[in-house]
Amino acid sequence: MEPLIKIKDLTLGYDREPVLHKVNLEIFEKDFVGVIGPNGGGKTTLLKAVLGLLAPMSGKIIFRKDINKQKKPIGYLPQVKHIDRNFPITVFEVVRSGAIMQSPADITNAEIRKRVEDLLVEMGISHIRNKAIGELSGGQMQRVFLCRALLSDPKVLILDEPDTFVDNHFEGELYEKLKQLNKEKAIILVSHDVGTISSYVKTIACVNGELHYHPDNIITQDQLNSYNCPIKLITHGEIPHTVLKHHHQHE
Ligand SMILES: Nc1ncnc2c1ncn2[C@@H]1O[C@H](COP(=O)(O)OP(=O)(O)OP(=O)(O)O)[C@@H](O)[C@H]1O
Repeated sequence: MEPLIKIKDLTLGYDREPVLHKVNLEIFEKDFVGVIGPNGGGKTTLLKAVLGLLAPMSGKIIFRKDINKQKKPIGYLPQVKHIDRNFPITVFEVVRSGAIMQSPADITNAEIRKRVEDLLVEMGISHIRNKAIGELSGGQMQRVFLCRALLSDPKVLILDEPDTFVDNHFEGELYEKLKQLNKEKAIILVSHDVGTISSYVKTIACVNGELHYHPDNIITQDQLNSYNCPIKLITHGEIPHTVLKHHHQHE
């Protein structure tokens, strides 16, 4: 089976300073990979490279032919804490922007609008369609950005900490939704919520300067120790945070 995405010996960084070294990872159809790691470990950097927003220092990312940037881009839900709430844009416009890459010949404007409307209804946020994003709660923001990520019906859905600033109710709903979506999409999920990750994802990638892949979702202390991937929970501000100590490389 050919992977949807093949990451080969990828080194990434900023201003010629590497932050991630020689990463190897393959993402297959219907994978559900949980990405964990400490603050500044390089999780978002890796996602940026997969999205084509950061050029590799070395190595490469190979996409399967049908992962086409124009027609089926990768769906991406960015970290909402990085979104400027003062930017004057409505819920509808944010979701609509998820189709910005779609070529007009393939799908009409009316079809895109219809899909936006359908997603807003499906996510239960149709009533706030004309609100400015600055007026939304954390849970509403996440719903909006999830609709945006799904607009192009992508083969691969990438979510960067979608459980930040959401209430317990929506968190449960979100993970159930992801479980449904995973029936036809590969999902890459960055989260600090190790407990939740272990009950939903199929495999785990630990990112801390390097990437270590664990081909199952069991992340008990014992298991992590045996993987040489010790992890403990600490509190970092409001958000429980994972810290990984040193790793040993394993393919
Ligand atoms: N635009 C940038 N320019 C320079 N350095 C950056 C830039 N973005 C990130 N970095 C640095 O790269 C390293 C990895 O950051 P990254 O945001 O990928 O980590 P992360 O694992 O996603 O962390 P967090 O859990 O806090 O989101 C950090 O040392 C960070 O300071």
